[in-house]
Amino acid sequence: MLRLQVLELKGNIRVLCRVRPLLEKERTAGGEGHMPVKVTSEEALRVAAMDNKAEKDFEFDRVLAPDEGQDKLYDEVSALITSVLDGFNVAIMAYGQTGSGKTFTMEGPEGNPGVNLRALADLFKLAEERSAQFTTSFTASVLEIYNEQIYDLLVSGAQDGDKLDVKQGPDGMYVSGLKVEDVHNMGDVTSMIGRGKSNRSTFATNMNEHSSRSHLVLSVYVTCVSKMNGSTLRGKLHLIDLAGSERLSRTGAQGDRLKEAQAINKSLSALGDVIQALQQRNAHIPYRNSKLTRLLEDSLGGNSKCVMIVNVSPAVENVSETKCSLEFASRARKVELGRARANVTSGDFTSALSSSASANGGSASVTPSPAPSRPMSGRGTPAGESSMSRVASRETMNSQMRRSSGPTGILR
Ligand SMILES: Nc1ncnc2c1ncn2[C@@H]1O[C@H](COP(=O)(O)OP(=O)(O)OP(=O)(O)O)[C@@H](O)[C@H]1O
Repeated sequence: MLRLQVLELKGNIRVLCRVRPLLEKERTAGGEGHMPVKVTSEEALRVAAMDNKAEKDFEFDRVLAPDEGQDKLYDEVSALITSVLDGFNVAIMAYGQTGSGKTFTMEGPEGNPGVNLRALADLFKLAEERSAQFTTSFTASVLEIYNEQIYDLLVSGAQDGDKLDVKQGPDGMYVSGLKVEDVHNMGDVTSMIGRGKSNRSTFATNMNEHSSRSHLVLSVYVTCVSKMNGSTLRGKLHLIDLAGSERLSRTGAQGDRLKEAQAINKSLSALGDVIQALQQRNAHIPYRNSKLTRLLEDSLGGNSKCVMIVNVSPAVENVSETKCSLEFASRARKVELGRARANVTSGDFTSALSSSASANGGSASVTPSPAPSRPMSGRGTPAGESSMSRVASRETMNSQMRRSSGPTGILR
């Protein structure tokens, strides 16, 4: 019984903020000295007073300054990502206005990969490391949500987005009819992502505009079967590059463009509504209000772990959108998801996870110890916990997240 409790994680939406560098064109317009966004510590940033609005400080689980690279960002999410190998559902989503650095963060330019490729490489490596204990298999899919319709990017040619819908199955939410492919190594992954990109560009007349108006979801499904007792752990990882979060009034859209912008807004505002309902612990969480939130139902609710990376531009002209993004992300940070639980479909739960622990170098222990047992806590008030210990556990969580690089935060 004690062991089971230790293996549970209390989940919050962990929110990271990444401030991108000024672009060349922005530099000539204002220069570094005029940057209204300043990173003030590893967990805080300040947006300068502008347009009659006072300066404002924001705090997140981690704030990444413009000169912090892809490796630093990945360090912050790697422990959660690799916990899919222990049967958890994990979602990592990049939020922010167009041009704030979402695609840079998730996909990354050639030669400087972002979260997506680093995550897959990490998962393959760890699966190999624990191959004596587990048989691990990976499948993946790539989809796009555009105008509230789902497009399978692994299928070439014209598509009827109406055919794909999100359904609830025995293993959680899934998209019926979506192509899911086996992936065995990074070669498979890069070729799959390449096909996805090329299919995406065939139905986009203007790729830049299209990418900022659609949500791109790379999903990885992991099945780990224990060689010891046959227990099966199923984890799911959604890596999401969200559509640009800018407000409609700013886009100046009309006609079809306005309809499109409203559809984008619908899923982002539905995401906001879900976050608000979760934060207020409402009995009803409106997941069904958009394709995006429906798909994320089992990654945003209990039993799951979620990281939101809010990307912001430091440029003067973006300051009001920057504030909106930071306010949205601050609300997300208050959400408690409840305890994350592993998806174990058969066999003995504890021994499956124990063997996973020993596969992580044998140092992990399922003996309860206060800090590692609550790595995701800090904002909730579990019965009997003082505010001092809450602060302590948040700090523990943050430093642990930075240090930890393998599955799983809980078992290290
Ligand atoms: N951390 C970073 N370091 C260096 N350059 C960056 C960083 N983040 C973003 N950029 C650059 O800023 C520009 C905009 O970034 P990006 O295309 O990732 O934005 P986006 O939010 O994905 O926009 P869209 O919604 O249009 O897809 C790109 O030229 C990108 O290379």
